[in-house]
Formats: sequence, C-alpha cells, structure tokens
Amino acid sequence: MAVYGFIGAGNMAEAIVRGTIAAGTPTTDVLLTSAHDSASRLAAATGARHVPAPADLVAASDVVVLAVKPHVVPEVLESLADALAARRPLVLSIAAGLSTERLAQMLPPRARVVRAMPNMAAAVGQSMTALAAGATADAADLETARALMSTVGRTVVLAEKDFSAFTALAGSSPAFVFQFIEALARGGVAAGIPKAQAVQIVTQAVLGSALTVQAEAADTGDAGRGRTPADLIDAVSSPGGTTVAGLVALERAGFSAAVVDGVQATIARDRALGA
Ligand SMILES: NC(=O)C1=CN([C@@H]2O[C@H](COP(=O)(O)OP(=O)(O)OC[C@H]3O[C@@H](n4cnc5c(N)ncnc54)[C@H](O)[C@@H]3O)[C@@H](O)[C@H]2O)C=CC1
Ligand SMILES: O=C(O)[C@@H]1CCC=N1
Repeated sequence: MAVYGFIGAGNMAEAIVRGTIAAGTPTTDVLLTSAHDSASRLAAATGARHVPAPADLVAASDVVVLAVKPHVVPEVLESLADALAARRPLVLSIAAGLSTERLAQMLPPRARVVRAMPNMAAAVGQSMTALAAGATADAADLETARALMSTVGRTVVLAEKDFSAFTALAGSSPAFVFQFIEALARGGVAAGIPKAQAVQIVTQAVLGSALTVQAEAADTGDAGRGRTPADLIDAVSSPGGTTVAGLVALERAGFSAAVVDGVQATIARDRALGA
C-alpha cells in the first residue's frame, strides 16, 4: 500500500485524508505537512502523522499530494527540488489552473505527475473529480491517483484540454448551486417561510432532483427510463400549470444565459490562472 504525503492541510486535504483513512489506509501511511498549524491539527484529529519538514515528508512518501493554493505551488516545488529528485514519488496535484505541463516544468526531469480536480463535496464523499496523467506518468500512476480520489467520490479521466471546462462544471459549480439554493430559499422567505425551514425544503428538493437525473441516466430499474434533464422539465411542467409559469419567468430574467455566462467566466479565469 502506498504512503501518501500531503503538502497543505486545508479544506481539500482534510477531505481526502479523511476519505482515504475511512477507506482503510492506515493512519501511519498518511503524512501531513503545512506552512501553519493546520497539519498538526489535522494529524491530531485524524491520527495521521505530522511531519514538520516538507523534505522529510517527500523522502517518506510514494505519493506526494500537492494541496496548497496554486500561487504557492512554484515556491513549494522549488524548495523541494532535491528531495523530489532523490525520492521520485508520484506527484498528485489538486491545484486549480496548473496543467501537468506547467507542473513538469517546476519539477525534476522525468517526474511523474497526475493532476486532479476534485470539488468541495469531497468532504461528504460526493466529489466529482477529474484526473489527467502527465506525459511521464503511466497507467499505474493514474490508477494510484484514481484509487485515492475515489475515496471521496466519483472520478473521471479527462483530456487535459477540458480541465478548465470541468472546473466550471464540477470544481466551482458547488458555489453556483449554493447560490441557487440561497436564492430559492429567499423566494420562500419572501413568501413567509422561515429561512432555516426554507433552506431545508430547498435542499431536499435539489438533492431529489439531482438523484432523479442520476437515476434516469443510469437507465436501470423502474426509475431508469433514460430521460434527459430537458425531458424531466417537460414531465414537471403541466400545460398551463405552475411550473411552466415559473420557468417562463426565470428564462425571461435570463436564467440559462446567466448560468452559461458563469461557466464561461470560470473557464476564462482558470485559463488566466494557468497562463
Ligand atoms: N476549495 C475547493 O473547493 C477546491 C480547491 N481545489 C484546489 O485545492 C488546493 C487547496 O485548496 P484548499 O484546501 O481549499 O486551500 P486551504 O487554504 O484550505 O489550504 C491550503 C493549505 O496550504 C497550506 N500552505 C500554505 N502555504 C504553504 C507552504 N508554503 N507550504 C506548505 N503548506 C502551505 C496551508 O497551511 C493550508 O493547510 C488549491 O490549489 C485549490 O485550487 C481544487 C478543487 C476544489
Ligand atoms: O476557486 C478556486 O480556486 C477553486 C478551484 C475549484 C474550486 N475552487
């Protein structure tokens, strides 16, 4: 079994650390380092091992998980160049916007890199994570990364040219969905429902809708009739009914166009970060 060394122990690292330990990785095989006290706190909370010196962590790791903010990655990799060259671990980066090619330029020659883009639902085991192998990583490296990331949700191997779009559709989109939940609940508050109750109601409605789309797509059993989201909209919308009235008002206000604009702005920002 691989030893995982996490550089950075913030939100995403915590989710993956907890996921892999819950999936059976011994806590002694999970090493943590960070710039501040987050690694020691996460180690205390999970039983993972805090390794204060990043070079010591690299020296002991089969997989080094880069879980720091993208702008910190260059200085971290520069300071660890010797340790990485000596140990030659698989480097798994979850940093937004940094391609495997960019990462390879910051790493020792022939370093093996896999890039992953999870999302914050990793904290509840429901991430949608994209994976792409760098030029020198092999199928076993990709499988190692997939196995780790599948402890926090579903995974898909994706062409790297599609990572910016994936970041919009899955990496950042939880924030868009939270915004939708907040707005829908506010509509309920405006109609007299207390906020906490409105959020509870909307959350179950959103969860149920997502599960319906998933069940239809699975095309198995009674629920799986292969209907698309557009088919499901039609199924909810009785002629002359409430839903179509609401949908027409939403579209008049530019709902779909606003979402597509949001996706395009996210893609542009992701590309700028990686430039
Ligand atoms: N938050 C999210 O929803 C998602 C984040 N990501 C990516 O995950 C990465 C981590 O994001 P978060 O966990 O949200 O960040 P965070 O701010 O919660 O954690 C960052 C961690 O890096 C540590 N750190 C900072 N400078 C360091 C240094 N020089 N050496 C070692 N450790 C250092 C901090 O102490 C902290 O533990 C980012 O690159 C982000 O792009 C990817 C997908 C989703
Ligand atoms: O906004 C960010 O930088 C990260 C990338 C995906 C989700 N959050």
